[in-house]
Amino acid sequence: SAAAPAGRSGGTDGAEAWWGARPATARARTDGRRRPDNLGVSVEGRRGLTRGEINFSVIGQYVDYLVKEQGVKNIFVNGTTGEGLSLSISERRQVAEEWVTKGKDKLDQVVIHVGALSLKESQELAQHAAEIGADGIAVIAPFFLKPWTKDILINFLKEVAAAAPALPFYYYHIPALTGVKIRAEELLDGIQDKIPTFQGLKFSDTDLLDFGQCVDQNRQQQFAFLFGVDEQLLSALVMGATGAVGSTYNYLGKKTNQMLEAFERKDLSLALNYQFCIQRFINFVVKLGFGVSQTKAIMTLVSGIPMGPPRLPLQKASREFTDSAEAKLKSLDFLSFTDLKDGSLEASS
Ligand SMILES: CC(=O)N[C@@H]([C@@H](O)[C@H](O)[C@H](O)CO)[C@@H](O)CC(=O)C(=O)O
Repeated sequence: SAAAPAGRSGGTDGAEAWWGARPATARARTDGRRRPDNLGVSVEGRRGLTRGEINFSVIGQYVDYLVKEQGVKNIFVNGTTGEGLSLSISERRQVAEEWVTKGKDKLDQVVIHVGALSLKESQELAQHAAEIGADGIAVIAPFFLKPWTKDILINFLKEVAAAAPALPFYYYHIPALTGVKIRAEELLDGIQDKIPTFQGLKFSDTDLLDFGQCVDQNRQQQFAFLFGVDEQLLSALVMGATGAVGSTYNYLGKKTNQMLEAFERKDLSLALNYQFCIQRFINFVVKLGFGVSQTKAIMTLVSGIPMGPPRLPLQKASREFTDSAEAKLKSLDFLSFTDLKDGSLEASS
C-alpha cells in the first residue's frame, strides 16, 4: 500500500504512499543519518496481486505512475494497504527488493514495514531491508500475543531495530488494527535512549490529543511525524505533522500535494477547501464500505495498472462499489475521462 510521509515527498503502498509532493530538500541530518523530508505525502506501495500471486512486473510501471502522475516519491512497502501481514516472509522480501530496485534514482525513500508476530521473522526482514539498501524500516506492535506495557513494546521494537542498526526506525502506530492501545505519546518518552535509530512515528489513529502531545513533547528531537488518517491530514499538519502516509495518496497524491502546498503558503482557506474535497470522497466511500480491497479497486481504476484482487481473507470490491466510486471521483473533478485508463478493471477482477 502506499502512504506518504509529509515533508516534501509522498509515499504509497504497492507500496503505501508516504509523503508528498516535492523534491526532497533535506535528506541528511547533521548526525549523518538520513531522515525523511518534511511535508509531502507518501503512498503505501502495493503490488499487483493476481489470482493470489504477486505480479511483480507492474511495480516498475507503478513507480513511474506515482512519481509522474501523483507526485509521490516516498513509498511505504508491505504495510496495511500492501497487505504486508498477509504475505509470506519470502514474498515480503521479494516485494521489498522490487520496490528498492525499481525505485532507484526515481524515488526519494523506500521504507519497508517489517513488523510480524514473530520477533525472529521481523529481525530477518529488518536485516534484509538493510541488505537491499532500503531507506528505513517500520514496525507495528505484535497483535496476537500482545505487549501490555510500554516497556515490553519498546523491548520488542528495540530487538527488531538492532537487527538493522544503520537504518532509521519508525514505529507504526495503528491501534484500531493491532488492538495495542499503548499511547504513542507514552511510547516516545525516552525512546531514543532505548532505540538509537529511532526516527519517527507513523501515526494511523484519529486521537489528535495523542498525536499533538507526541509533537509537543518532542520538539527538541528531529523526529518525523507521519500522519496516517488521510481525511484528517490538515488538522495534523496544524499540530506539526511532518509528513503523511496513507492509502488515498495512491490516487489522490496530486490533490493532497496541492493541499500541502497551500498549507505551506499559509493559505489555510485553500488548504481547507482541498481537505473538505478529499473528505467528501472518503466520506462517500466509507458509507459504501471502504477498506483495503476497495482501495485496490480505486487504484486500478485511476492508474490503469492492474492491482489484482486482495488475498483472502479479504474479498475483492464489488463492481457496484467501483462504479459508484468512479462517478464520485468524476463529480468531484478528481478524475476526468482522459485520466481514466482503459482495460484495467477486468485485470483487477
Ligand atoms: C486503516 C487504514 O487503512 N488506514 C490508512 C489510511 O490511509 C486510510 O485508508 C484513509 O485515511 C481512509 O480512511 C493508512 O493509515 C494505512 C497505511 O498507511 C498503510 O497502508 O500502511
